[in-house]
Amino acid sequence: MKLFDLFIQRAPNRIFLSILLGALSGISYSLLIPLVQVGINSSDSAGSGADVALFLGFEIHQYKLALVFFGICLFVLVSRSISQVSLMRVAMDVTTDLRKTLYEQIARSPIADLERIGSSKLIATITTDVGRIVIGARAIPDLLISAVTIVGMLGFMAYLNYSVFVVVMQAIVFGVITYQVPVFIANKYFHRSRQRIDLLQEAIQGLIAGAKELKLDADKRERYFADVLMENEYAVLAADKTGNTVMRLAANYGDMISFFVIGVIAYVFINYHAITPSELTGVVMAMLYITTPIAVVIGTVPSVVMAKISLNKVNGIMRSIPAESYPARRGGELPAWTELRVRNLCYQHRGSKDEAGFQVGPIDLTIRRGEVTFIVGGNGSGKSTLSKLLTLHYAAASGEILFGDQRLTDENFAAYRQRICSIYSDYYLFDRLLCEAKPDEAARIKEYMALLKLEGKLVIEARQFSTTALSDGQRKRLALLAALLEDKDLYLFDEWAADQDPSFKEVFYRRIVHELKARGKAVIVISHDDRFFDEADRLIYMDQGRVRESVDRTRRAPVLESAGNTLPHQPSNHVGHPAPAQEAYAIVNAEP
Ligand SMILES: Nc1ncnc2c1ncn2[C@@H]1O[C@H](COP(=O)(O)OP(=O)(O)OP(=O)(O)O)[C@@H](O)[C@H]1O
Repeated sequence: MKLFDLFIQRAPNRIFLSILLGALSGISYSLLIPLVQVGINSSDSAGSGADVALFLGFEIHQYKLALVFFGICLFVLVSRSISQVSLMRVAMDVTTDLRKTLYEQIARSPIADLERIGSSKLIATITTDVGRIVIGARAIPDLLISAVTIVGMLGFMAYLNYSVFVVVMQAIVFGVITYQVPVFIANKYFHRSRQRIDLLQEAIQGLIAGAKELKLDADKRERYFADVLMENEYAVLAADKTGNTVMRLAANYGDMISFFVIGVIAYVFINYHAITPSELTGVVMAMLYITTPIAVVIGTVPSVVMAKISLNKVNGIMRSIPAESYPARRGGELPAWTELRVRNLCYQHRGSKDEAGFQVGPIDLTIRRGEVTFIVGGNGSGKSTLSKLLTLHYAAASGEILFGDQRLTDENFAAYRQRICSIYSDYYLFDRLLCEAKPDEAARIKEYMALLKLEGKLVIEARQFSTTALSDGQRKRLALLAALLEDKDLYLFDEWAADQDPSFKEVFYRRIVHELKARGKAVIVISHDDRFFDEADRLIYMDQGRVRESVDRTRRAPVLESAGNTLPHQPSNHVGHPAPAQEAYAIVNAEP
């Protein structure tokens, strides 16, 4: 993706028109000085009274020329404005487009890649880079208009006196070449500053997310400020200061080149070449005239340089998060499934430089609808990793997943994923219901609000939560409410009950889980609550990324295909089953 391509792709016709008008305005702009010169020269040579007209009581000499002059002024005003406004508006559209592309890319990127990159880099790209790209790209029309003006004026000089033109060109070539040196140096510093912005963003997140820890300990806070936050802040500042200083000096140097040339022509050149006073005046006027376009060209270089750096960053991010290979949208209807079978499933986390990543698998297991499966095991045994494979968040390196008889493929991936609902321990609570609305939703909300004791804490109006500023337990109950309103085939809860008080643990394990089971859902619960292991139909013990033991504790319950509304509490039909759970868990759960 190139800087200007972004614009051309967005609105080719408008861009073409803007460039055309910009170029015409530049050409017209460069005609003004020759016109003034012609006017001055002809009023010198013509006798008084020639070509005079009255306008609003004012005498206008050379009125035809004056008419052309003011006509061109008007044309420059209009064409320049249309060119700039149109490009500015396209630039705004491009900003939104670019952000949208990034949002879509993030939404389409595999969870493992998002976990690897982290939110800081992504936020820095969306907030910093997109803005810089657009500022840089927006400078392009001015650059164009100024460049055309400079070319026009050089043409005028060539017409006036070719020798002067050669001197000016030599000066410009020298200026352009020498100007590249500071640009190169500044580029390096801007690049360095941009690298640090990612770390700074991460440090700012730490400042906000870790505010509680930092507030309690002044030494800790100061250390964090000095060693992390301000270290990055000052690094960005230092690099930006140097980059901008070099650029500023270069800009001043560039500005003065015109005057050096004027000086050389006025004091040196005239001693060696024949040039008439009117030619000299014309050349000096032209040189003075192009100081502004030169300043514009030089002034826009830093923003174009920054935009290029940012564009590289965006391209890098885009390349590093490849989109998932399967279509994002669900396909047609899927055959109903009763069993989710996993065969030889393997997954490996990305490791560090020195160590291989944690491996889960090979794993074989079966999850059934109308059954409750508990995945248990010690910390770091691979429960969450396995569950993310089951909820199709991680793509397995090998092995297969079958929904009923249908193998999971790229074609049906999105459709099966659509049938899954999960609440992970790092869940995000949206401020509204985003699931498809059902006719009985209001009644079910009322019922769940009462069951989860959320009444009086918030109201849900027009599917929007009046607040999400709740206790941790309440927030998780609200997330559960939103999940229960959905109608999915598979529900996964990763330590959902960990921060619930005993009464809500009871509600969750003994009621909600069974209610989902009675609705024919496959329910997977990751849990350390060994007190409730006897609620499981199937217990899967994880240890070091492998299923150490799988205990089937059920008479097969019939799968209820039609998902009814909230069913009355189904008392656990496993109570009283012999439960080897506690002892086995105690062994498995012992951290090494
Ligand atoms: N995003 C990740 N990138 C790299 N390695 C990871 C990642 N997530 C987890 N791991 C590694 O995988 C191992 C298993 O982690 P996982 O979260 O699956 O364990 P768990 O059984 O759910 O643990 P806990 O009970 O503490 O939640 C860990 O030892 C960790 O080092």
